[in-house]
Amino acid sequence: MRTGTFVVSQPLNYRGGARVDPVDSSGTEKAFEPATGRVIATFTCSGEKEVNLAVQEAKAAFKIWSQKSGMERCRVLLEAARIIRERRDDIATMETINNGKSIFEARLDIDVSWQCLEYYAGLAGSMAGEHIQLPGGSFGYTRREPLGVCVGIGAWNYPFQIACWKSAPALACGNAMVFKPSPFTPVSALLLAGIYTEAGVPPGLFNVVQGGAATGQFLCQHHDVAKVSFTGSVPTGTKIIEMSAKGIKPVTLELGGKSPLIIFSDCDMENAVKGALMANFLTQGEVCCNGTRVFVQKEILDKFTEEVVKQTQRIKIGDPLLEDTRMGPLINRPHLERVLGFIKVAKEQGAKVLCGGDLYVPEDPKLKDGYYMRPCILTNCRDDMTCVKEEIFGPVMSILSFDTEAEVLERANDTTFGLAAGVFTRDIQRAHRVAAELQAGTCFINNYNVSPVELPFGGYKKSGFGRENGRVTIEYYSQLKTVCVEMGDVESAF
Ligand SMILES: NC(=O)c1ccc[n+]([C@@H]2O[C@H](COP(=O)([O-])OP(=O)(O)OC[C@H]3O[C@@H](n4cnc5c(N)ncnc54)[C@H](O)[C@@H]3O)[C@@H](O)[C@H]2O)c1
Ligand SMILES: NCCCC=O
Repeated sequence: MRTGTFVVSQPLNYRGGARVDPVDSSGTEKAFEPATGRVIATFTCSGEKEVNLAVQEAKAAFKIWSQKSGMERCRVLLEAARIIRERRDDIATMETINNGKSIFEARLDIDVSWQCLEYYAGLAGSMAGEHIQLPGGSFGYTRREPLGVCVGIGAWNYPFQIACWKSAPALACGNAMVFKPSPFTPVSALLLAGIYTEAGVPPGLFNVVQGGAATGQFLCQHHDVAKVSFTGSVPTGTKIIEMSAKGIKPVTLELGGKSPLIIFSDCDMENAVKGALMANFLTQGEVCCNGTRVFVQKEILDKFTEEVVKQTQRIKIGDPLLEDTRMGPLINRPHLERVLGFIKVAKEQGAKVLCGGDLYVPEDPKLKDGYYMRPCILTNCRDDMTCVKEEIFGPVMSILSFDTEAEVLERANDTTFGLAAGVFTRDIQRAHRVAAELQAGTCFINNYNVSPVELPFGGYKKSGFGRENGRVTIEYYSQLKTVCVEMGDVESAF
C-alpha cells in the first residue's frame, strides 16, 4: 500500500461478530490521512439505539465467555495474538495511514499490542481466589469474577495499541467490551475486532462503535455498562468521571501529562541525548507520557544542548510509509496549528527556538497538503512559561537548567500532572532516590518511553488513576466475591 491510495470501503462499526452500519446517528465525521490531508472515510457516528444494540450484543456474549475457564480464554487470546503477529505489517500500515506515525514506529506499536494479548492470556489461566480457614471447620473462599460489559474509549495517538491495552485484560478476566475509538482514527480497531472473531471469541464479545462525544456519553451513561476505561485529555476525563459517579461505575482514567526528564551532569551523555529524543519525538511528540520538560544540570547544559539539537535536525521527516522516515505528519490541521501556536507564545514569552518549530513541506507533491512540522527545541525557558506548564502534544522539547538535586525535584514536581518522569545519572543511589521522590506513575531510569507490557502504566495527580498493563490491571477488570461457608449449626443471636 502506498501513501495517497487507501479509502475505507466497508462499514466501520462492528457488532455481533460482523461489520455493520449503525442503525441510528448522532452526526457524521470524516477521517483523514494526515500524510496527504485526504479524506479516507466519512462515517456515521452511532446514536443511542446503535450503542444500545452493541451493549446488548456484548451482554449476550458475556454470558457465554464468563463461563469459560481461564485456560479456555487463554487459548483464544493466544490465537488472537498470533494473528496480530502474522498481520503485523498490514495493521501497522493501516495505523500509519490513519495516524501519520512512521511505519517503523507503527510496527513497534503492533508488537507491544500482541505482547499485551499474550501477557493477559498467560494471566487468564492463573486467576484464582483464596481459601481461608475459619473456626470449627468452617471456611471462606474468594472468587475473582468479571464485571460484565466494559466500555473502552480511546485517544487517537496509539489507536490499535490502546484498543489492545483495554480489551486484553478485560477479555482475560471474562468481560465483554464495547470500544469507541477516537473519531480521528476509526480504522484499526476494526482489524482487532475481526481478529478476535477469527480467534474464536463469541460473536458480540468485542464490538466497535464509532463517534465522538455524543456516542461516548451514550456508552458511559448506559445502565448495562459495568465499567469505563478511558484514554484521553483531562477535560474529557473530568466528564467521564462525573458520568461514572452518577452510575457508581468504576473507571480507569489514562490522561495527559507534562512530564519532567532530569539529566544530571554525571550521565552517560550519548544515552541521555538519545533518551531526550525518545522522550519527545515518538509519534510526532503526540505521546501522553512524553518528558517535555528537560531539566539539564548546568555543567553540561551547553554540550547536551548542542548534541540534542544536532540529533534532532537529523530526524528524517516525510512520507510515513517510507522505511527511513522517522517523523510523519501530526494528526490534523487544527492540531498542527495549535502546536505551532504554542511555539509562537513561547517565543513571545522569551523562549529561544534552537531548531524547527515551523511548517515542513515535503518535496513529494502528493504530501503538500499533509500536516508536517519540524521538531522543535526551545531554550531560555522558565518554569512559568506556557510551553513548560501545558501539555502541547507535539514535537516540542523545552530545555531548562538546574543546579542541585533538591531544586530540580521541587521544580519537576511542581505540576498538576503526574504521568511519567525520567532521570539520567550514573549514580545508582541518586537514581533510586530521585525516582522515589518524583510524583509520577512511571519513572524511567537511564531510558525513556519504553513500554514493556509487564509493567503497570498510569498516572498520579491529574494524569488519572487506575493502571493499564501489568498484573495489577486484573484488579481493575474484575471484582472479588467472598463466599462464607458454615460447617456447623447457626448460632443465632435471637
Ligand atoms: N495516559 C495515557 O495513557 C494516554 C494515552 C494517550 C493519550 N492520552 C491523552 O489524550 C489526549 C489526546 O487525545 P484526544 O485528543 O483523543 O483526547 P480527547 O479527550 O479529546 O478524546 C478522547 C476520547 O474521548 C472521546 N470523548 C470526547 N468527549 C467525550 C465525552 N463527553 N464523553 C465520552 N467520550 C468523549 C473522544 O471521542 C475520544 O474517543 C492527550 O491529553 C493525551 O495526553 C493519554
Ligand atoms: N507507548 C504508549 C504510550 C501511551 C501514551 O500516549
